[in-house]
Amino acid sequence: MSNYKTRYASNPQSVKNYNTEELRSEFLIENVLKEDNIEWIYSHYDRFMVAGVVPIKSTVTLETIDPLKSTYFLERRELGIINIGGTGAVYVDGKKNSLAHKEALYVGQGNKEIVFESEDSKKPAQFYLNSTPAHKAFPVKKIGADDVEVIELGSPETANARTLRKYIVNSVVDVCQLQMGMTTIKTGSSWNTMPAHVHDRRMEVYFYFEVPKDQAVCHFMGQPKETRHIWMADGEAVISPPWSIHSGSGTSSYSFIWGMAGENLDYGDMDVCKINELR
Ligand SMILES: O=C(O)C(=O)C[C@H](O)C(=O)CO
Ligand SMILES: [Zn+2]
Repeated sequence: MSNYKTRYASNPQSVKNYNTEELRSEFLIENVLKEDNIEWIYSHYDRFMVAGVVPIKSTVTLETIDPLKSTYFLERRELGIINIGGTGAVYVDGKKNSLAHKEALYVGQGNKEIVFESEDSKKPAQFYLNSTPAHKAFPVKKIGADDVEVIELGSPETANARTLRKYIVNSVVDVCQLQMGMTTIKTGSSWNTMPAHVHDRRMEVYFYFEVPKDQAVCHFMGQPKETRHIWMADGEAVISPPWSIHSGSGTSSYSFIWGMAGENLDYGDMDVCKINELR
């Protein structure tokens, strides 16, 4: 059986009093990508699950974990996978789905055996995984470069020029509630998700990657008038409660994968904060 760690939901009034260590232990997920092993973070925010697997020595099979009380992982769940490493494959009940760098796969409820494989162990695949509860079985779908919806956002003048790629959203693939995409900051810009927003209807998880080893991203969270920050390194993720902004500024350019779940499937459902009113 795969390992897991639980993260409970927090009240914003309590979070105001958290010190640096408490903020990090509640919201930061270090070393997301694990070699030959899946170690889930099971969040009580919308029962959202986060993991990353790098198959090197062997293939890795997705197993259920105790809190799901299911006979197999996807009995009542859906799964989104984005490969940020070398070419790999995901076998869904024996059917091979090849995933090149930055290709994604949606796997719906009811699929029993999921196996992850790298094509070349010297350039292994790096599969980032998000999973949410599901109520309906939608078909498996691969999302390649031509399927992704791309939007250019921000500008160099406001240091927030970035490319946002929507992979697993309801205009691209049928889903119950999971949404996933990738945002890349352009060279010279630093800010993601600025102007910041909240969406009390949905929680979100950001997974930062392509952060140079000696650089960092300062991730901003908290209620708009009570913000906090968490310094983050390459390969780390952060849980964003529904009541929190989720924005970041890097000391270099970087990318991140966003994943969301909750009340609706409208990507644009955001309550935007006025920049000069943030505190
Ligand atoms: O840079 C951005 O802006 C984002 O990536 C925003 C996220 O997609 C998001 O927060 C969606 O709610
Ligand atoms: Zn958001």
